[in-house]
Amino acid sequence: MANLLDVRDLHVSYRGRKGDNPVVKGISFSLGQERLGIVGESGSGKSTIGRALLKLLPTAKITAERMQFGETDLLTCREKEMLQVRGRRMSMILQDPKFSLNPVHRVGDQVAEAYRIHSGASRGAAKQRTLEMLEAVQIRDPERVFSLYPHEVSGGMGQRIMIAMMLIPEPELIIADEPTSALDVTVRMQVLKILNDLVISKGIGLIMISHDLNLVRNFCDRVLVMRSGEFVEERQARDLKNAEHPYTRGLLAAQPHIGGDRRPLPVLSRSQTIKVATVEGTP
Ligand SMILES: Nc1ncnc2c1ncn2[C@@H]1O[C@H](COP(=O)(O)OP(=O)(O)OP(=O)(O)O)[C@@H](O)[C@H]1O
Repeated sequence: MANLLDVRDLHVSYRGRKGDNPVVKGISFSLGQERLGIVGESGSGKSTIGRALLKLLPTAKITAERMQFGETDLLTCREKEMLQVRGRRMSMILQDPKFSLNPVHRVGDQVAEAYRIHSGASRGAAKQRTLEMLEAVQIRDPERVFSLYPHEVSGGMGQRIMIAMMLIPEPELIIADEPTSALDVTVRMQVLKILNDLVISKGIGLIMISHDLNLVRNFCDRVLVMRSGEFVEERQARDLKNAEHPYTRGLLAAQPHIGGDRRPLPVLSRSQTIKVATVEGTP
């Protein structure tokens, strides 16, 4: 499988008043045209990896032995070249569209503008392409939705509009950071299907960042388990049940099972030992 992304020994630290705070501590991974899941507890550094790849961390210190994206060396490339990479070749879909859509512009104009900037297309051509993209993300009445403002669309529709905006320049790599956690189950399935179709039909690479182990193991080909800034385990998703690291095993044990015994769910402590919580499993 062709390597789209190759990251070696990536370190990221945020600068604070008391010195640097390391949050990503020497991680390495590569990605081809596949679905890679990065899973781990809140604060383990998952989103920081995505932002570091896009060089969207102005206050952080980023070092690595290698950060190669296709022909582009992300470590040395200048901001002018990064503008070409961001949005056009590498897109990031965030959890909440409210933070990404500008409230004072119609949603269709925002998607069309994203296309125009990267392609240089005329306004008419950009509108046409936007309508096609809105339809591709399963928006039934694209003409009507084109003219809506962000506050007039539901969360699920907003997320699909965001996805259309990120996909319209046909990126080679998509980083989806908790793309479905704010969505109800039906819309979540639709969004996952759209992303899945893209990997299969367009051959893109997808990094799915999540703390939902069940989602990641069912959706992705390969899973990296992250804890306190480090990868503690890498597995094919179908092989996750054979995980060896105590933290991964703890995560697996903490998943509720529908139809399983009513039993207290284990919770993970910081010291990686598994304690028993008072929460009951799903009957
Ligand atoms: N801009 C920032 N300045 C300083 N510290 C930050 C900044 N952004 C994140 N951090 C810290 O870096 C650590 C990793 O954050 P990050 O958002 O990457 O974690 P995460 O695994 O994605 O968590 P979540 O699942 O909650 O989004 C956290 O301790 C967080 O507080």
